Amino acid sequence: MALAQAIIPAGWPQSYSLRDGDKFDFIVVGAGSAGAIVAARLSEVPHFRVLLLEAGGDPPPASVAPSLFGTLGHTEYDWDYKAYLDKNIGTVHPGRAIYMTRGKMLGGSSSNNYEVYSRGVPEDYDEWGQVAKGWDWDSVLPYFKKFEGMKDPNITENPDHQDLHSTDGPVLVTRPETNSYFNEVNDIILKSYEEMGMKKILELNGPDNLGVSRPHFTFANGRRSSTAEAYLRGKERYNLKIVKYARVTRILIDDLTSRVYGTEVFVSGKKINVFANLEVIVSAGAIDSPKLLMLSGIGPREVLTPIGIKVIVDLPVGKNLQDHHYTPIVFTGQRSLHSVVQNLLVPTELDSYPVPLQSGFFRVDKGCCSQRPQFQIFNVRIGATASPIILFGFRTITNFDEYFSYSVSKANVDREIDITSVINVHPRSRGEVTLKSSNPFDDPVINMGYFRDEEDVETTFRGLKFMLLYSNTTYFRKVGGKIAKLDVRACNHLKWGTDQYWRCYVRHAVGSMLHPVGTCEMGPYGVVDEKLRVYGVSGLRVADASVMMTIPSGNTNAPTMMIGEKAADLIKADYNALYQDKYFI
Ligand SMILES: Cc1cc2nc3c(=O)[nH]c(=O)nc-3n(C[C@H](O)[C@H](O)[C@H](O)COP(=O)(O)OP(=O)(O)OC[C@H]3O[C@@H](n4cnc5c(N)ncnc54)[C@H](O)[C@@H]3O)c2cc1C
Repeated sequence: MALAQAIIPAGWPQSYSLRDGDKFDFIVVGAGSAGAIVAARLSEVPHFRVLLLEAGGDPPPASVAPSLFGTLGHTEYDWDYKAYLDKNIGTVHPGRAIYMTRGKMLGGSSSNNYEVYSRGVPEDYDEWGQVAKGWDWDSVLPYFKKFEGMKDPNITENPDHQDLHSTDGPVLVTRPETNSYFNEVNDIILKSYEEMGMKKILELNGPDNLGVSRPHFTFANGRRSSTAEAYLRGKERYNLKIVKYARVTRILIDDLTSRVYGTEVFVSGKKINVFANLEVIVSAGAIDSPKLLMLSGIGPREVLTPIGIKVIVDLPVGKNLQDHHYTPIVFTGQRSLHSVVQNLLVPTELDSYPVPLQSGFFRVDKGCCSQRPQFQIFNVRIGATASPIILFGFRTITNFDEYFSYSVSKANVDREIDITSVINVHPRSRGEVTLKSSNPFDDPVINMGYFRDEEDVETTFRGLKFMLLYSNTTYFRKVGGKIAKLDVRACNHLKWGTDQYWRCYVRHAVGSMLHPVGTCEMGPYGVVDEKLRVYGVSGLRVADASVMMTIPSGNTNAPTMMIGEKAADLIKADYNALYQDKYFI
């Protein structure tokens, strides 16, 4: 009943009926994690007329309900991209292709992501601040706090934590109490991690950067707190016009002055032009923002010229693609009817999280000076007999091949399993997004570039070796647990369990956390400056995950929302100065 109440579809903003030649002050492209925030915040200034163009429509009930995100892949709410891995990498994926799901609806990927709330650590942003003034931790923390509505009293009433958080931002963050079986599982697993030397910490966004915990989530009261929910639903403003099913295909740039003056957009299949008096802000995400810039003549000459796009500014658009890739390990636990209960309890958690989830950060290099995590882990416990769901999930959500997927599901036929993802959070390798053609309706070409730098194999291997120690913990030995032998065809010629085997495994059994960033990099050698203005043209900014120089230690939704908040302030500051000066006189 609570769930039914929560997913009532009402309240999404009306779509504005846009006409060819319409004029606004600002046009924001993409209503995702960053774009919805940029548009909503700009419209707080009563004399700004803001247009928000979004290629998708309203989030469906499966997005609003916190637990049904697994059903959104390959639907109309997903851009459903394929991303490719290099030769001899990730061969557990047929065609070396992984599914690069991206949200296509109001809220973008904040409407279909897995809702884990993790901001990364201060050192991540201090690194940014060395390249781009104003992006160090002390400067960005107020923007993290601006969007955050922390509802967990364990955090808000704790003097060591409360200063790092805010209770009154629009994005609601909770860590709901789960059923007693889930609680028991969480305790067992976190205790086992402690035995391995990891510290149990109160939260992933607190003063301690290293340790394990149950994560917080961006949902509350049975509803996902996407940016569509937090900034757009029920918050209509006369000066903010939102157009759904509006796909922007080109940024309009004056040939003589290099000034951006609007966008070309397809609405209901019809191509029109709309104009921006002040600026266009591109917030189409780390895949579609570089695509749109390149289609408009902003990008690497070697990509644009061969496909007949005239180069307006030669910039490294689409390069510097970074992602968190994970290596899954499966531990088989006890064989008991008791663990089947967990699967039966899933329906009682539909307004919360569907599985017990534990997460944490750790280092294997114990240097004197850095507390910056080298690895993040996520672990989910699946009760016995969920094999068909596992088989389906591995095949359809991630595109693991039938051998690998079947070996995971086989491990779960009569035993509970822990699926642990080991993530090297600061990969050195870089991939790229390029274009297949000048046709805006063609998918971009996405090469993830995992393990192009050999050191990433070695680092990931060391993190994996550490996590294998889970199999030596008291609980695990007690239940007769084992590391599952998964079927990675490319490594079957090696002796299972040797270092050589695990290095091979790291290369081939890799998946994406779906955290692409960095393709319109901020910084002097990148695409945008520290105010997110695109070099070489005027009137154009990029504000989304693509501007990150380096990927933060944690998940990328919170950092992207921070970018949205800060971008809006940077823009307001520029035009308020003009307003006081001469522009609006
Ligand atoms: C399945 C999944 C699970 C994830 N899990 C987590 C998690 O648990 N925690 C976490 O922190 N992060 C997670 N992430 C990552 C996180 O959600 C993203 O990093 C973040 O949402 C990116 O925000 P963005 O604003 O850059 O792009 P998006 O939120 O993707 O927004 C881009 C928007 O632009 C629109 N758009 C694109 N092209 C056009 C165009 N030409 N015209 C008009 N509109 C356009 C899109 O439809 C979309 O609405 C996950 C991502 C996915 C996909």
